[in-house]
Amino acid sequence: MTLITDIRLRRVLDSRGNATVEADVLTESGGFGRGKAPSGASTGEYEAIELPANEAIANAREEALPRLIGEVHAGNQRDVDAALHAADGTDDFSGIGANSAVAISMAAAKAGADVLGAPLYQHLGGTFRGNEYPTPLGNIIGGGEHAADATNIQEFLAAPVGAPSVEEAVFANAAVHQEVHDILADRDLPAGKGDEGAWAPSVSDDEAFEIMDEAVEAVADDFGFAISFGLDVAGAELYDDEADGYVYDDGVKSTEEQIEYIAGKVEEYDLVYVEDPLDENDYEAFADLTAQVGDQTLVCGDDLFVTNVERLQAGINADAGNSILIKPNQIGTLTDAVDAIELATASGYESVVSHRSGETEDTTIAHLAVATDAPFIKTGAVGGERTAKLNELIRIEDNAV
Ligand SMILES: C=C(OP(=O)(O)O)C(=O)O
Ligand SMILES: [Mg+2]
Repeated sequence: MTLITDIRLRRVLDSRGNATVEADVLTESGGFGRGKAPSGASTGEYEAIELPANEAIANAREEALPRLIGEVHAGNQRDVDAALHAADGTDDFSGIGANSAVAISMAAAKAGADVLGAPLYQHLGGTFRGNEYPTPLGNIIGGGEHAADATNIQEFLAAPVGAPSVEEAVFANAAVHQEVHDILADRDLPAGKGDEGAWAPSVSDDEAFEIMDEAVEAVADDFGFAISFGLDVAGAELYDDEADGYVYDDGVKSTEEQIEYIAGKVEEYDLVYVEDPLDENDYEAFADLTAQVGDQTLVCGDDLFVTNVERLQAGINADAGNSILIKPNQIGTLTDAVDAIELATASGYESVVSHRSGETEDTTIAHLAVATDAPFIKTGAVGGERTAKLNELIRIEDNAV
């Protein structure tokens, strides 16, 4: 039986050394699941609210646990997540904290899978899910809110679109990461790493484009399959109301100039993926760019959609973007994340399941991506909290979970 008999919550460390929420869910027949909340740095204005870990834990103990323990079956994910919403009582999880909510939601899903003796992706996706594996987007060079004194664009992402397997794709991204290290060393550009393990050199965005291009070509030659690249511009972080435009080190671009700039880079480098190229409030500009380049690249909304079905529906109505980033902690539960994926799929939008810049060893998003047939997963290229998900994908592909 998957009736929840106990939930334990505790404070643990995330990859930035900040406190986050860990949840254990136990069931009547001995099922066990553990989930940990990640945390963003370039958070969207419309995301569900993360509370300080202590506060989130105290509030969830008081409000959520009595509605779950002895009341709800861990195998019924929609019931678990509805109880979390009812306990919270707000529309942005500011009551119990999206960090408590997502940790419990993920822990319950794992406990449900444990009772069934099935891997989590099978429990979430069912036996009739598709047979595709996501292509990992690997963060190779980065700056923005994730590293000081580096590129203005937040993420330059390797995309091994021609890889014959997840395993090959994961190793290709790691090789691109190493290749960029070597190119930087050749150019006498020592670089530390940003929050997600990407190199954070003090170079212009134009130089980062050149280095990425050179690196993916070299590794594609070695591996024998196509590797493209893409971006997370994190446009909302660059946009400044007062400047009335996108503030780069070398000047301010108006919205029209920003659209032209990104469209130009898509053409020049055959980018396969462009996330948040524009501000999170500008559906119209997203629609303009999508009309120009949407047939050749994914124009993905992260801060624009925040994994929220209402914001996604507004985007669909406006033809803004053609894909959505899925971050369970941005909306608070797995049910809400899956609802967003289902709406996206029904509307011809692609889903890209994603980590956060502050992460943990939790591997739920690897299973979610496989369960929902997401074409891409964005979960870094190197670093323990990133390889936790990448190695889990390799195991899933190898039927070893
Ligand atoms: C992963 C990202 O960063 P953060 O978690 O800081 O929002 C992102 O912007 O896509
Ligand atoms: Mg983003």
